[in-house]
Amino acid sequence: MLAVQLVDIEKRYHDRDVLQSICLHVEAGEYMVLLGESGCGKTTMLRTIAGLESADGGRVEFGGVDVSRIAARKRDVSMLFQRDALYPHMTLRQTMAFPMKGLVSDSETQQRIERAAKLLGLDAMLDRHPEHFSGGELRRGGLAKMVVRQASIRLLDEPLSALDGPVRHQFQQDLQRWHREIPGTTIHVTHDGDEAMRMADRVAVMHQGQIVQVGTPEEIFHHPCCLSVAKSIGSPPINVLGGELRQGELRVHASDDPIELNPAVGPRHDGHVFVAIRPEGFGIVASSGANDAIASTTSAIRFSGVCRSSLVYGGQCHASFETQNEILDATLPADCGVQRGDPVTIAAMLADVHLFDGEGKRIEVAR
Ligand SMILES: Nc1ncnc2c1ncn2[C@@H]1O[C@H](COP(=O)(O)OP(=O)(O)OP(=O)(O)O)[C@@H](O)[C@H]1O
Repeated sequence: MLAVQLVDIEKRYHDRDVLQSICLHVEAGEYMVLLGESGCGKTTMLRTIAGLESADGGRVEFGGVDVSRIAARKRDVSMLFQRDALYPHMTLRQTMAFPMKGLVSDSETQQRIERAAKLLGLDAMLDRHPEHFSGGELRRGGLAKMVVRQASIRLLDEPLSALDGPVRHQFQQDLQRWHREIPGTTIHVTHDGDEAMRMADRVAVMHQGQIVQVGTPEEIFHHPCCLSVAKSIGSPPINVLGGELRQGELRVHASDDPIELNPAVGPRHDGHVFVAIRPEGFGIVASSGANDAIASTTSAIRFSGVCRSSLVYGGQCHASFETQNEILDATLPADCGVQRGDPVTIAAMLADVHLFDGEGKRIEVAR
């Protein structure tokens, strides 16, 4: 297995900076997910690692060796493309064998094909043409083609896109099993924050051609370094409200009362702020109030409003509340009893609130 190191990678298309000073270290054997909005440069980065694009600056290292000038076919890399296709005139076995010609013996190729097909549940499909495959089987066939290569570094470009429901879930499990059973360094590209959270050892979040944060899914979820990262992960998405910070006092738009922050948040941050609260960060303030943990503390931000929808599934109540022209999503205990039309006060403890300055950079608050 090989580590992948990107050092100050720059890429321009027609004078437009598509990748800017990209530095990333992917450990040998790690499953790294590159997460970012459409057009932020994810595919360009994968293609640069594969050697299908050459960078305008910086270098790519595999296992500490600079491979920037090594041709794609000579790099120890395989790539699953976004719209990878099986050859229509070949059986799956022939398609899998095709890129292996001259690399290993025919018997070794057949052994690898059998193993990959078994791993991905495609044994029965090996001698069929792709016209007989379902959408999920086509995707697994594309992966099988890649598995046979047994490259040290595996690049997956939006592998789960265009798959829905159980087929998507099944393919996600196939990918996890493959990464476990045939070890290698895997880099998986997606724009789907949930997918990143479920699959990654670590996530690298990209925004407009730059890597803005790298961390475990937990770090990214609980400690986003900026507003764009906070918004990129979580379902339902994080609630974002405007606010004002003055001399340590925080006023949040649509909330009931201002709250005092720790004095450590000084005038340096005075001005407009963004206040972000995950749906899981809210609790209900009981109407009796006094005995409720959230109601009894001063470091909670409260919002009084009306429940606009509530639905219990997956062991939780997914509700939305309207308060002073803002809609807030909250994920509450299944037995909270909140019904559509109920007047309710919800609150978030300061520990569950993320603050960002006017440019979207995180403001640390002592909690
Ligand atoms: N060969 C090319 N020539 C010119 N511009 C390109 C080329 N390839 C990509 N781009 C541009 O570079 C930017 C980044 O593209 P890229 O495909 O890397 O983004 P992405 O994050 O993978 O997007 P998506 O999630 O939509 O696939 C886009 O604005 C795209 O239009």
